[in-house]
Amino acid sequence: MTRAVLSIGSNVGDSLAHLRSVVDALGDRLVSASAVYSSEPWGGVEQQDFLNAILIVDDAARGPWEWLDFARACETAADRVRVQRWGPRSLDVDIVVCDHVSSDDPELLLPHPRAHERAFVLVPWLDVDPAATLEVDGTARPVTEWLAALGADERAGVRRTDMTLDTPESA
Ligand SMILES: Nc1ncnc2c1ncn2[C@@H]1O[C@H](COP(=O)(O)O)[C@@H](O)[C@H]1O
Ligand SMILES: Nc1nc2c(c(=O)[nH]1)N=C(COP(=O)(O)OP(=O)(O)O)CN2
Repeated sequence: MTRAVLSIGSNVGDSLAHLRSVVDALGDRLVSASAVYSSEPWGGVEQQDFLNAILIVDDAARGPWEWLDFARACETAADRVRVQRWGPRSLDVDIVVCDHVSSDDPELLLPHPRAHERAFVLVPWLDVDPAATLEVDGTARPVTEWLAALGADERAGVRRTDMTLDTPESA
C-alpha cells in the first residue's frame, strides 16, 4: 500500500475544472477528497485567490516518484506554464506526504517542507483526516497544532466553498 496526501491548487482558467481533472485521472486510486476551499495567495505574490483541496490517494503500484510523475502529468495536461515561483498557475499538484517516506532530494522533498506553513494545505487536510500528523525537521506534531501555530489572518484566508470535486466520471 502506498498512501499519499496530495495538495492541489489553481488560480488560472477554470480552476474547479482543473482540480476535478486530478480526481478524474485518479479514478479508484482516490480514497477521499476534502471540500474545495478558496484561499488568499500564500507567498507574497500579488495574484488572484486560489481554489485548493486535499486528496488522499492510494495505489500499491506507485511509490513517491511515481506520484511525482503523476503530479507532473496532471499539471502538463492542464497546460501549466512555469513563470514565477509561487505565482499564478492553472494547476499545482504537490505531494505533502507519502507513507512515512523522508526525502531530501530537491526534486522530491518529503514531507513537503512548506506544508506546515500553509493553511491552504492544513485546513482541507483536517477535513479528510482530523488525526493527521506531520513531521517537520524530525518532529511529528498533529496537523491541528501546526495550524494553531499559524496566524489568525492566515487561517481566516482559507474559506470553505460549496463547490465539490465530484465529477460524472467519479460518481
Ligand atoms: N513534495 C513535492 N511535491 C511536488 N513537487 C516537489 C516536491 N518536492 C520537490 N518538488 C519539486 O518542485 C518542483 C515543482 O514545484 P511546483 O512549483 O510546486 O510545481 C519540481 O521540480 C518538483 O520536482
Ligand atoms: N493560497 C494559495 N497560495 C499559493 C498556492 C496555492 O495553491 N494556494 N500555491 C502556490 C504555489 O506554490 P508552489 O507549489 O509552487 O510552491 P512550492 O514549490 O514551495 O511547493 C503559491 N501560493
